[in-house]
Amino acid sequence: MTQDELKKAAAHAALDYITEGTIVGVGTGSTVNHFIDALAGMRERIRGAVSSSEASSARLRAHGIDVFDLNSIDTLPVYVDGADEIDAGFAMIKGGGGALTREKIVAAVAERFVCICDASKRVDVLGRFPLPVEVIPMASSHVARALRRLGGEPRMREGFVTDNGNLILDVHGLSIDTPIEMEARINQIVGVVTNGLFAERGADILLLATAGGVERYVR
Ligand SMILES: O=C[C@H](O)[C@H](O)[C@H](O)COP(=O)(O)O
Repeated sequence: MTQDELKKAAAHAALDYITEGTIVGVGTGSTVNHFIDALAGMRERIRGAVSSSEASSARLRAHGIDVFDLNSIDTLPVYVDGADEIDAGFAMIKGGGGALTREKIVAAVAERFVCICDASKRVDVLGRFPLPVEVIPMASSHVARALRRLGGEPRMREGFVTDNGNLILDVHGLSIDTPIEMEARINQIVGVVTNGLFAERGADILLLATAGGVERYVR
């Protein structure tokens, strides 16, 4: 199976976690695109979605799925999203597509985070994938210096602006043994909006697509 076929298999498995009549939290990325396409098949049976990016909102609307403002809802039973890396404790690196901040906000509201991945995303230690950090533009040099002091090598994502009008520093060379502590330390740097470590609020369910089928893990 190709990596894209594995992503599609994980995405389809996530439909089992959608309750009819509810609003569904939807992430961002190529795996989630498969999920949105699959969700379209049950659009008459859900109320709609809240989305973590302009790209996902556009794809949802193109399928005729209503996209709600997050501020207009009180509860969100499930959030479905991919990851760039996920470890054994269900901590993740996210933000390869630059949507990390809105993803973290929607995930914070959701009761359950269902992570959909192909097996290549499963790692023992987070950090081989460069850690995305969203920064306020005027603070980018200051934040880069602070990230170097933490042992990383930040590189500006050239020509990229987030949906929030900010920049992304991709931090190479971090070996993240203690994800919760690292997430908090980076978020304390003035000028950081948030970073792509989802450790304090990790996934609750992992749907990991392998050549042998989709494996389901519950935290
Ligand atoms: O900003 C992007 C998100 O965090 C994605 O969930 C992550 O990058 C994984 O993307 P993909 O499903 O394309 O591998």
